[in-house]
Amino acid sequence: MASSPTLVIGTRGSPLALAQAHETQDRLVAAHGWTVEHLPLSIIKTTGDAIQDRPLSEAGGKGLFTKELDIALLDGSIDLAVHSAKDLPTALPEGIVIAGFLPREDVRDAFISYRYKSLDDLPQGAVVGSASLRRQAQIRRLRPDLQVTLMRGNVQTRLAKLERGEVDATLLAMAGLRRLGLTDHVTTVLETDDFLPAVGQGAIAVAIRADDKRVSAALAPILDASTAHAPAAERAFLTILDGSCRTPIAGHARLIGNELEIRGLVLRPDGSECLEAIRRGSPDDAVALGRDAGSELRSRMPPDFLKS
Ligand SMILES: NCc1[nH]cc(CCC(=O)O)c1CC(=O)O
Repeated sequence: MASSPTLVIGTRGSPLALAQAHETQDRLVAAHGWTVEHLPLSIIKTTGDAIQDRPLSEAGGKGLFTKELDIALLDGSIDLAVHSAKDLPTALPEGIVIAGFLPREDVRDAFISYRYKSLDDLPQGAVVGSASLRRQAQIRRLRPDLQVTLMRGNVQTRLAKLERGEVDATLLAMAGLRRLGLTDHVTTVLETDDFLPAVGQGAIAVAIRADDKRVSAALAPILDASTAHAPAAERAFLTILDGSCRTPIAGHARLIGNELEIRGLVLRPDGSECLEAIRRGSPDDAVALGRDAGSELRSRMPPDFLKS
């Protein structure tokens, strides 16, 4: 095995997952001059892909998109797993680590409607579909008069539901739309000051076996050291807040000059209350800044916070 240049890339089979796996493959080809034959994709169906009828928060949470890929990593049938950082649980199984992140895409959410120009423009009672508790709570906070309904499925499925008029509008991540070449559908981009993204949004995380020096050396040239601090701070923030999928949590870190700023929110599910924490400091303290912001929110959250 050690002498073979072949690295098997594990991915889910959704169009977005495949686009992200191909991006990883292309970057490895460019960095090493390898051919794609040495970087085969292994497409793995996860439990999360199979469940379409209920919120994943009820079915068992984020690990549902990673479990089968984790097993394949640990049994050696794949050498790296490509994930949307947003969908990765904060705690990885023993023996698996995040090698790093690819250069981050646009972190913002997009408002998409074929009839209305923006969230503000939606008439009272209009229906907005989203499966994300974070988006649902922020929409309700901004527009308590709208109807927010559960809408699952991959990016294309959601756009099809919008087209059929099942909902008046939806929100999707700019990053996914860009990677799929679907930005023509975007009606307005929501700035992070108004609508905070999910922890890890726009970042692609590459998971490997913790002891696999061969794969970590191969990945080193394609991983983006300059943007790794932000997802690290965000994930530390989420870890403190337990990161259960039932909690509307948003968190975004960015470099401002030489400083890293993390902004985090927790919301009541009905949007009636929103707590915010902000920390700024050295990017080297990314994890501490994220934890600190998370601890502040955890201590400020009333015990009944997540019940309404
Ligand atoms: N939960 C699904 C998911 N996971 C990652 C992305 C988009 C890409 C990203 O945020 O990095 C999406 C779709 C969406 O939220 O619009």
